[in-house]
Amino acid sequence: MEMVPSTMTEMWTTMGSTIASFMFIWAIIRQYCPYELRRYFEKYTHTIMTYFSPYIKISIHEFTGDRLERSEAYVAVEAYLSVNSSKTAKRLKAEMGKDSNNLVLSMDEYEKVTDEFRGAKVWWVASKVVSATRPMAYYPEQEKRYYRLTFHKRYREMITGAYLEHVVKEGKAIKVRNRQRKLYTNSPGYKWPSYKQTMWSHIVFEHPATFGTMALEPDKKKEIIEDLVTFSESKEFYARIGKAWKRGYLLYGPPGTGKSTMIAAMANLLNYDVYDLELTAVKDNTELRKLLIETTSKSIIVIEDIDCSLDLTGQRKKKGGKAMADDEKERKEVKEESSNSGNSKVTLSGLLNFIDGLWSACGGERLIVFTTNYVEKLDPALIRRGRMDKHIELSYCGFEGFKVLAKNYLNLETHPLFDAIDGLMKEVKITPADVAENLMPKSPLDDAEKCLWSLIQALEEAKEEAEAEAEATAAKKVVEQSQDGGGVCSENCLAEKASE
Ligand SMILES: Nc1ncnc2c1ncn2[C@@H]1O[C@H](COP(=O)(O)OP(=O)(O)OP(=O)(O)O)[C@@H](O)[C@H]1O
Ligand SMILES: [Mg+2]
Repeated sequence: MEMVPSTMTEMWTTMGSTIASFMFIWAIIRQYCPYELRRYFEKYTHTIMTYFSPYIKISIHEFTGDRLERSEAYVAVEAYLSVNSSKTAKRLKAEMGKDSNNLVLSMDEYEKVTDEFRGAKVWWVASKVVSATRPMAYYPEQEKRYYRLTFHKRYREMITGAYLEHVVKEGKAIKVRNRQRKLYTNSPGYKWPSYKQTMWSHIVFEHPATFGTMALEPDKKKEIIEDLVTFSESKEFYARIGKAWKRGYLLYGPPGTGKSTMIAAMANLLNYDVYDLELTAVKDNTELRKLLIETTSKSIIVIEDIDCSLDLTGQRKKKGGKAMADDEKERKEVKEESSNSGNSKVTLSGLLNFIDGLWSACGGERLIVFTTNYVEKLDPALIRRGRMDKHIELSYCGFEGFKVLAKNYLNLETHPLFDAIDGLMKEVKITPADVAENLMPKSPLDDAEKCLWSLIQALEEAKEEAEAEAEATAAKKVVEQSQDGGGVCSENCLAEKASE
């Protein structure tokens, strides 16, 4: 019976001394062994430990191979964890986002957070290795950052499949939400230096317009929003039907009806960048193609006042039957013409290729928007469905539109003067831009009622003008009729007929 405790004691002593010896050897190795030997030892200890551990680890490194760009997977995980870890992690670091004005939070080094997915628990650790070798003595130590994901091996399939897919998808969506959007332009006569990679220059896009602030019939507004959202969520659909993921919008209507405002609202709704393409600044079709290739996904490519941009219809007619003239001939023609004048030599066929030819080859999620005041001037080929899939007419302001503007500008939902405005709006045409201008307080003392009276006055003036114009037109008609009939009418007789 005495044997047991003594055997136990011996066993513990032996184990204790083995561990102590192991620690001692390890300390000596750490102290005196060359780095290579140490790494070798560590590697094998690690292999043995991994063999017995039921956990699987996946590392996602910031830089892979010789690439100078951060790995896409690392960036997505970083974004995913920036949202998920900020709720649970105790040590966070705050950095100024590269593309934003805000501080971006992320897990601090060696911090560990837990995540759950379909009942499985996983652990993320932000870590780094410091490279032992330095290219030069005075170079700072190179740190290689990575995230390590740990999970139980029974979830292997789910974590390596669905979970990682979810992390990357979520992370990319967070990045898109947080990024600062840009407004790109191709400036006229801009000579980009050879070292500069892009033909577009950009500024931060910060237009405040939204569909909420747009004066538009509610049904029309709803239809446009649904169309845009459906487009942005239809990646799989476009892939399935074998169509490039793009959609064309033609916005037409008189000046001041909100075409440009709607483009900003579209960009804000979908979180897209805007490429404002100034066609008159594009040298030729080749340059147009280059510009297109440089646009990124999740963007709106805009050509404003397409009817004024180029004499597209004229150029097409000039070509006549040989509209499909080979490229070489076209380029020759263009060269000759460009030496005669400084104008853009983009042709209609170049623009059509821009819309659907090459376009299909450059990835997805792009909208192309044309605006015009004169839709009837455009060549039907340019705006046929398939190129410009949705034609949206923006017109004069209706009472519903006015109510939106009254809410935006004056914070009014109802007022006794609204009825008078409703009545006048049924009789005269006024653009949302004019309504907005009248509703804008002109001095700090202007109250809502004064602004509404200003609008009523403008509507009444417009009504009088319209009546005077109608009278003048009627009088002109009478003169024409009487001239056609051969009779000569006195001034009094004309006035009588016009009043009839
Ligand atoms: N539908 C609208 N809703 C809200 N504001 C509008 C609307 N239409 C015009 N506005 C106001 O009028 C101003 C001019 O509108 P916008 O530039 O969008 O007109 P446009 O149709 O593009 O005109 P143009 O044909 O001359 O380019 C905008 O700054 C905006 O404040
Ligand atoms: Mg405009």
